[in-house]
Amino acid sequence: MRAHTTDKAMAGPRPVVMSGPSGAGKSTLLKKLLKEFNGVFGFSVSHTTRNPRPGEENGKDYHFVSREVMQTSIAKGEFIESAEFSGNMYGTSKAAVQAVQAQNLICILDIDMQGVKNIKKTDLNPIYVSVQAPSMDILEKRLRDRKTESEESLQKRLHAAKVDVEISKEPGLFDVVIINDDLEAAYGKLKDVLLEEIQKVRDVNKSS
Ligand SMILES: Nc1nc2c(ncn2[C@@H]2O[C@H](COP(=O)(O)OP(=O)(O)O)[C@@H](O)[C@H]2O)c(=O)[nH]1
Ligand SMILES: Nc1ncnc2c1ncn2[C@@H]1O[C@H](COP(=O)(O)OP(=O)(O)O)[C@@H](O)[C@H]1O
Repeated sequence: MRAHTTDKAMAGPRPVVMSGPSGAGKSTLLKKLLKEFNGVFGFSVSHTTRNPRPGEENGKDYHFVSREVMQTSIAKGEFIESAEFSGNMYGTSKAAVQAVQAQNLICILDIDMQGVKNIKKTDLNPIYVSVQAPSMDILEKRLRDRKTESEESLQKRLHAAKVDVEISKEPGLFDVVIINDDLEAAYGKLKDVLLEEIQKVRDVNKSS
């Protein structure tokens, strides 16, 4: 929907953008990464107007806010990007990214395709990773088995997924496309892609 400018103050290691259809396995993969590389990665906590799911924590998984609050913050220029997805607003605040970068951590952003396109217009310069399910049927099964969505929300997500799969094929849009079939294999591939950045952060932290 919109691209907002970022502050030059946002320095530090290269961030990582994880994108891909709802249900492809982004959260699962990034949670593994945050756990294994504690002190290397930090999660950019987005804002959303959707309701929290059981187990989700305000301020950890998302900042859960009303549409009014979110629109006001966007109007004040507090967001790097924001988008409408499946009937709700989502967005990355400047503060969310700065909080991670201030700790010299690799900032991970879990954002949709509109977010990817809008981040490309900023000076954030992340590594772009697309996570895809092996097929639409498997994606649908994983989303249903997750039991977080109503039928209506599920259909909206599957429709968005079809669009996502097509756009992801655009050459140069992503640095890597990971097919999340076997979870450990997909996680191994993700680590390979990020190895260089991980090493850089470890070297800096060792010498400081
Ligand atoms: N553009 C943008 N997309 C976001 C942001 N936060 C989350 N999303 C995306 O919004 C979509 C829906 O997220 P969510 O409701 O948590 O469902 P899930 O991805 O199925 O777990 C996913 O594609 C996320 O990547 C954000 O700050 N900006
Ligand atoms: N490789 C995999 N094989 C089987 N199930 C998976 C795999 N990766 C993720 N899942 C499951 O699929 C569902 C969707 O994964 P999730 O990480 O929530 O996706 P996303 O964050 O992209 O929406 C979850 O229930 C998760 O446990």
